[in-house]
Amino acid sequence: MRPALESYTHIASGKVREIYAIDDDTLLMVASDRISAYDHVLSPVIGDKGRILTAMSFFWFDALGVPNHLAGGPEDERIPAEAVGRSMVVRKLPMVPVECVARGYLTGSGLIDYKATGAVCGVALPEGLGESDKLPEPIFTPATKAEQGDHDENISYDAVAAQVGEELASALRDTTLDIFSRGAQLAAERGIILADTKFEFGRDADGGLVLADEVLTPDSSRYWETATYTPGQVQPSFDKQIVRNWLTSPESGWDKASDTTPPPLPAEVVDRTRARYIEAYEWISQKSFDDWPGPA
Ligand SMILES: Nc1ncnc(-c2cnn(Cc3cccc(F)c3)c2)c1Cl
Repeated sequence: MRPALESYTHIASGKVREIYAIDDDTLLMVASDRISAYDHVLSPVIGDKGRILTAMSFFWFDALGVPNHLAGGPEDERIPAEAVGRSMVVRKLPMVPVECVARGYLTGSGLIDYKATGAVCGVALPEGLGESDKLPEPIFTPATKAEQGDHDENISYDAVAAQVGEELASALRDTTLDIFSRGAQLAAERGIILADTKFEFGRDADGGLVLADEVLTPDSSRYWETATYTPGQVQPSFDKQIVRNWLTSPESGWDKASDTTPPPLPAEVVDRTRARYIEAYEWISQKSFDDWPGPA
């Protein structure tokens, strides 16, 4: 008999995820079907989004083969029935208070930093780069963990070293770039550009780095379709562009500069977005989402 979710202590909330304490050493990370865009959590939910992105994290933890925080499988008996397939039972770890971002392409806040300083997080780049250009090699561009609702703030490697020490900062950079490069390589072989990603690490008893949180999902990474990649312009988000296009079209009647709550998404936009998430999972994992556990 599976426990009720209410029997666990709620610990933290993200925009689209929750963490509960199972016991002193174990957490339950639950992904919801909520989707956010333009800093708003939208309505309605995207059916199965939590299960699809959880399936992606499980795939990547297995494919990357580095020490990670998983403490059980997708059908672990400690997972409440309502959350099977969209939850991870994980070891509770002391977390490193740094968002470990790797970038293989120049876009978003990285491009803004580059245009202002010629560098991203103090990492100097060649002149003449523009929107969505591929970087000569992936770079480590750490950020502070912002409170929910605020944007993370890009910080330099030296600021990380001042905060956590040179040895750990160096390990964070090397590990982040190694894992990103291996993930980006596998994705590229399967038709997806992982433009950038954000990792979170915990520490094991020996001080070693343990890959934690979600990993290489479209919520923690920019997923672009290789076939449509065109440097010099903003790339369509593999998973969220359908939503973004509708929200910014006259049809929605919404003005993203107004900071008003976006209108509910039409069923057709919801359905196409669900299909894109399943497509991303099946392309990357080469598995069928039909085989992933969870309430029908
Ligand atoms: N294995 C771990 N041990 C200790 N702490 C964490 C941990 C804490 N916070 N976050 C990020 C987060 C915030 C809100 C909702 C989420 F689902 C996730 C991850 C983990 Cl993964």
